[in-house]
Amino acid sequence: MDRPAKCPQDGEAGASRDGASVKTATPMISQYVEIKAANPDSLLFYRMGDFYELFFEDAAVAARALGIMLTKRGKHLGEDIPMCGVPVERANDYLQKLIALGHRVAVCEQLEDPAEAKKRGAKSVVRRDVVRLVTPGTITEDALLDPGRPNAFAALSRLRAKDGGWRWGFASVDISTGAFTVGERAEAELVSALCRQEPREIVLAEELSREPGLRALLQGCAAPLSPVGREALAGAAAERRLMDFFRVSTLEGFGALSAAEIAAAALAIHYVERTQRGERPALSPPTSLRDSPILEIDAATRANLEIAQTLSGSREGSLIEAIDLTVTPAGARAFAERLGAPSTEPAEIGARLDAVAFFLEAARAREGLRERLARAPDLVRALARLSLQRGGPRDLAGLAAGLCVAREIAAFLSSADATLPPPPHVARELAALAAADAALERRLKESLVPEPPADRRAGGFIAQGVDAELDEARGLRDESRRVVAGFQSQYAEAAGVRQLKVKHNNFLGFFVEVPQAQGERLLKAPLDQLFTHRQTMADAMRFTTRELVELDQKIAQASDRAQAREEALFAALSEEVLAQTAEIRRIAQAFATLDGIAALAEIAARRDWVRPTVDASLDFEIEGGRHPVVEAALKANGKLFAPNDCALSGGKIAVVTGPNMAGKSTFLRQNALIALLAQAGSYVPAEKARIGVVDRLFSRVGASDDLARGRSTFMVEMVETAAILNSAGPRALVILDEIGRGTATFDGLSIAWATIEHLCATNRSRALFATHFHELTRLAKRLPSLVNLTMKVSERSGEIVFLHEVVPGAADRSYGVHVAELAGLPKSVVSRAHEILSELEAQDRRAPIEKMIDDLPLFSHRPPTPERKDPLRLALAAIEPDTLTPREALTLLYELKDKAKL
Ligand SMILES: Nc1ncnc2c1ncn2[C@@H]1O[C@H](COP(=O)(O)OP(=O)(O)OP(=O)(O)O)[C@@H](O)[C@H]1O
Repeated sequence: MDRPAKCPQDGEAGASRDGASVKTATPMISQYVEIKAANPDSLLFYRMGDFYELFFEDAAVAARALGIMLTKRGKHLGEDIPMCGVPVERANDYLQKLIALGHRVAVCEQLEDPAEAKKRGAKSVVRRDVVRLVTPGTITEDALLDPGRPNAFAALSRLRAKDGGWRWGFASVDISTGAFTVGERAEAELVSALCRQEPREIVLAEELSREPGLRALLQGCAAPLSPVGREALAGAAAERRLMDFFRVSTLEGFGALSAAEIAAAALAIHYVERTQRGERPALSPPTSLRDSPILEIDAATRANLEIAQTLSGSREGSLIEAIDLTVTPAGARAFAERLGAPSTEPAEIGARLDAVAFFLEAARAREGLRERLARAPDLVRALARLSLQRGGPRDLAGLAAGLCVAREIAAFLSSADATLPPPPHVARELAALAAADAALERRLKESLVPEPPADRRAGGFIAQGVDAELDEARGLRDESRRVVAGFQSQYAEAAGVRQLKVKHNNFLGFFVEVPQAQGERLLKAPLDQLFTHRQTMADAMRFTTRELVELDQKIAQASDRAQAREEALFAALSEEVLAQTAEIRRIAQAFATLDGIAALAEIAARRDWVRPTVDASLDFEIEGGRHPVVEAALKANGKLFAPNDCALSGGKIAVVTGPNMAGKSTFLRQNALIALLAQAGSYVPAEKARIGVVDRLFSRVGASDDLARGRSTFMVEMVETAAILNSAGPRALVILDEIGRGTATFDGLSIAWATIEHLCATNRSRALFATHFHELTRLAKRLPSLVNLTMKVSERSGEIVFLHEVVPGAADRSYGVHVAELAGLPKSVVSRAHEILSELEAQDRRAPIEKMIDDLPLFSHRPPTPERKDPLRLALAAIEPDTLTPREALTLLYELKDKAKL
């Protein structure tokens, strides 16, 4: 790496970059060690001039992670000090790499000019301190953020509930957008609620972080844990911390927050303060997620349905990647959030669908809206940077552009397609846009040059004519520069040296440079009166003059004044913007919501999706359903997707059999995705869809399909199946794909069998169950809610064609050997497999398992008997209705209701 030569500083005289040894613990190293000790869990970026340096173990870690050279610098306690460094102007690139690898970085800056430190003595150290911790969940720089994804951290709290169990509070804070939500869950639901937020980091108490059970649970979120000490968690101080941060005297304005939610929110604020060191980001007040009932989708289901990423971890091939047609990063974030949190309220779902229907019909309005939105910058992220003093002139210009687009969209949509009044979900967003402050927009536009720089230190971003003081300082600076340029010809003539040039560098300021040969003349009288010799180079000599020095000072002063003035004007404009944080955030939210709705209308139009009916029934009737991702992939290869129906109304369980590769998994998942899309308020890939609202969605895949996640064990499969059997109810939709195949045939078959019985008798959920255990199809004869479906196969003269068509009935063969042949297994292996298969089939004909199924007693499975007698049941059993008077009956009813509350 190229490093400019640098004067020693910081009382480190004698220390050199090539590692010459210094005396034990220089003041600088002592300072380093002290700061590092206060930030033991972060890599310390220690500012030295134009570099951030890393020392000791940090240097080794960073050099390895970043692929940069590890050098050494002097000695500490007799040992070489390992060192590496990154240039300040490229620090973001390196930070990005380190954060992506899960590191945390403490950025330690020089808090004074080295000249100041020198005044205290030659050996004194420049004052330094950590100004910020950069962690995966707290970044704000555009360069470090993924524009289309949220970047939040979660904070967890655990409180003892009245019933003796634990209640978990969680808060999710995205500093880059200001979003702040809180929630409370029982332990069983914690991980699914947390994962929904896609946290980049999970903050929790140290002692919790050491609990192996919790660690294992949280692994589902795939985010690093950031433990914090006790001091962050003081109970009574929690409310105070929140009130102080939001500068309010009561939390009532935030709605009813539970103790667990307050504790988690306060921990989140503690972490914000700890990482941002004194800067106060513009966070919105915490909103509780309890108020909006959402379709529960646990972590395994989320992963399985490949909603935000595929099982192998890539975004490509996921549902969101395939259908997200938003045109702004904030819209993409809102879109993902919406798909991550489908509603369970038919009225809300209907209202969301009305909004999509509006933009589907009003094609011109949709097009115009999307065109304008594409010009809107990411307002919340600009706002967040400004609130943390990390913003630049380009953020201000972006805000002006955003306000302008807001008013444009409001005006455009009220004129376009005027025949259709916008439905409430659209109208309320338009009202927010119409309220954009035109005066602020004008002031920002008038104050800034047309294309201002991103970094305010670059200067020159305030337009001419805005501020008289700034104009004057700039005039003086520019005039002086012109005067200096004029000196060149004057000095060339006086010295009689045609090649004389006036140049500038940071060391000499303005100086005169002449070729070495002519330089000698300037050293002698009378020219030495005018020119003062400063430097002799290999082929040139450098001189200054009194006039140049004076002008240099004047220019420097004028530049400083101009810069200070510009900074002040920037601060004033930022303040004006930040005073409207809530309003601007509302506009940003309206952009994102409208972008999301228009994108759903766009995909419905492009892919021919239909409006689903979602009601309070227990129906599930899909006609001509398609898998949105598989269909798109097939289409890209010029192939057609075969649509399929699915009817599960009233708690039906469909057992789907069929050959490998025939489309069973696709069929199962497409129905889960259709339910998810419908409840998110989207049109769906089907010809017709009627869904009784689903409250929990479960999707599990047999163990061996799960290898990509590194969780290959049968145990995982069983743990996940247990979670379904223990918690799914009649409103749930359950997708089980080859459960039981991760073990020996008989064990697997028995487990699959018992699972189906339990689903029928106890859970009564609507369910799809794909299996290779064809024997299970016999259960349909005995369980009325079971239906058999199979994948149609056409077999002509040995040629097998999968039609991907789901039809009633059971498969009689797996065609596994056939698929193996297609996959290129050696011919000898394939023919041997055929031989073995024939033999096994012959044996099975002699002692068929199916027969055993017919022979086993129906429902040897019983719903679990409660261990403790249920008081409500006992009370009910004790009632003799015929002996009761109407009044007694009423009293009894009240008593029963009271009991039910326990
Ligand atoms: N309805 C469909 N129309 C067209 N092609 C389809 C359809 N369903 C599935 N396919 C194609 O068949 C391939 C295999 O589908 P899928 O993985 O669902 O099969 P499967 O029966 O679950 O196989 P296995 O039992 O081996 O897991 C898909 O990748 C897709 O290309």
